[in-house]
Amino acid sequence: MGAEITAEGLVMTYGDVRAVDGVSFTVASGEFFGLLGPNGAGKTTTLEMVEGLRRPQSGSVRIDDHIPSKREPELQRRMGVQLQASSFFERLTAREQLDTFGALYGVAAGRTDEMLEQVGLVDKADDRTEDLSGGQKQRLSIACALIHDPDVVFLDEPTAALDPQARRNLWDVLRSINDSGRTVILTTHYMDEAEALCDRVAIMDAGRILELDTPAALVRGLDAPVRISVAPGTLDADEARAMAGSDDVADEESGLTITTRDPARILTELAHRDALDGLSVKGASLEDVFLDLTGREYRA
Ligand SMILES: Nc1ncnc2c1ncn2[C@@H]1O[C@H](COP(=O)(O)OP(=O)(O)OP(=O)(O)O)[C@@H](O)[C@H]1O
Repeated sequence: MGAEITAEGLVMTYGDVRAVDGVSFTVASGEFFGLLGPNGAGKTTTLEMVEGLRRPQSGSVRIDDHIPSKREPELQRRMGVQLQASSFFERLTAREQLDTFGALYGVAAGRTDEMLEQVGLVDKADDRTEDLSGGQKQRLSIACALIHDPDVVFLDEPTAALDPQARRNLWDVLRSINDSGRTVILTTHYMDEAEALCDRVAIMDAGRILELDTPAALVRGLDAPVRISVAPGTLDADEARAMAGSDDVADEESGLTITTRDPARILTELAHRDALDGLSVKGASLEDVFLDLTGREYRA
């Protein structure tokens, strides 16, 4: 299971637009790897070059010892590519779609039931694809990508256009793909999704990788302050300002928020004063990392 991926110096230009401008990364076997960035960052174009759907204008890709753009059957069988919902066969039920994809790969018929189970579509097996909700269609497209039990799976914005609840529900399915040791590459413009799912994340903007690391290391590298909030009336604002380690205090209707680079000290002080009511602690997120790297707010 799994496959190792190396992308080196990938470039793709459309007219004057350098959609991908020298992108390099490696993905270890069994890793869940994310390409994260706003619209137009170059994620899809990068993914298509890695999948072998586009030949890089310069640079190279290897999946284990294969060059994906050569489309060797041996490698194709080991790759699962999530189709956009519009690429289903027309007028087939969910079960028939999976049977059809399964037949193309010569997999055993029982595999369809396994896949319906894995993506939570058993109840919808006999519904026509057109009648499925957006989230159900995404689940089906993921099941189709997994039908032949590939070693490496490519997911291009699998939760785009879903409401927040449906998105989170799909995360469990996405995690389960990686559980068995498959390599997964996902593109997303959702920061929280990359943070929740990926072992490592490449933050892309304007065709380049700005930073690449584990979500935790990216956030830690910021040395960003922590915001500690307590319920209204728990603590006097001047008292909070006087605390050693408090950089800033915001006194709002919803309570006091203390900004600090020394959270342990502030929390100890709060505990001494018996002022832990309604406590919440908020650290930096990948959104702060993007802001730090580009100087602009993240807008997907
Ligand atoms: N076939 C094409 N012809 C011309 N320009 C293209 C083509 N495909 C992509 N582009 C341009 O290349 C840039 C990168 O596009 P790409 O789709 O790779 O970005 P992305 O990060 O995947 O964005 P999104 O999240 O919107 O899909 C964009 O400026 C886009 O307009």
